[in-house]
Amino acid sequence: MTILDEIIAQKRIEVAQRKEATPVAILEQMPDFKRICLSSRDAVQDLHSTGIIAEFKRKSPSKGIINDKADVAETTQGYVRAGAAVLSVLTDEPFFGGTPADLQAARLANPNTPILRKDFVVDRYQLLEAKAWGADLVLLIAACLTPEEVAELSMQAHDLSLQVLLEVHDEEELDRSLNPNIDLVGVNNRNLKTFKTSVDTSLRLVERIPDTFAKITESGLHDAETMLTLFRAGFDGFLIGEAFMKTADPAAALQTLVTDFTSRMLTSSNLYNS
Ligand SMILES: O=P(O)(O)OC[C@@H](O)[C@@H](O)c1c[nH]c2ccccc12
Repeated sequence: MTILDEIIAQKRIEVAQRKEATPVAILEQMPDFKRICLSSRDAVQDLHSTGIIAEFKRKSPSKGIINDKADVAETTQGYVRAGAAVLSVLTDEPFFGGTPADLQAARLANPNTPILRKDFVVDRYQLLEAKAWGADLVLLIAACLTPEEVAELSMQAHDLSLQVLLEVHDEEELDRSLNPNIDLVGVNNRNLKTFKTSVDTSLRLVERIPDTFAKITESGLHDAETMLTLFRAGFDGFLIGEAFMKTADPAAALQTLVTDFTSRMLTSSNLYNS
């Protein structure tokens, strides 16, 4: 059994328990938190600033504890001040140490920034939760969903005005899972079986992603030079967690990376122009 199988098995139990505790009808009656906080947030639009999707992640199955001290409101506000275009908040507790309360706290602290609910979605119920907790986007992971499930869940997400980030790790997952209700396609550089990360995965797959989707490169990113290479290859956005969270001041780490990335962009565009 791979770690992904283990996470999904646990997730199905968890969702069934939460459905018992809070029936669908109650979630469906929740006020539209997103609309209360702000009107039009469009994650795809917002990516055009720094393109950084900054993640709040306390621990992971591959790294163990990354940061158990950071406060979610303070860290996410710091991320936004430092230039994050979008926030990603883990809500999986057993494997990643995240909670629904983390997402709600991030929402309240950052009314104007798009937020991704980072979890393993296997059921429409989790989309209703994401909406009720104030998320703007949800992640769908091709590795643990059939193409039919991806199609169904992405349509349901759109019905709830949630944008969809589809995560893929290889050509086969990409080709079988794309559908018009997907907004962003993320290439996970981390192999979920071996936990090794390689940006070659992103560089290999980028050409295959149609231009109608925003293209995101995910995981294992920590330096501006690599980001520049990925940007030139066609990526619009970068999903980064550990490189920030493992430091004592995650927002400062993001700021440093943004400064470095921007100056490299300027230097390289001057070189191109001269
Ligand atoms: O911390 P990193 O290596 O910068 O990676 C962030 C993000 O891509 C990673 O947390 C992630 C990508 N896909 C996921 C699916 C579930 C949980 C976590 C993830």
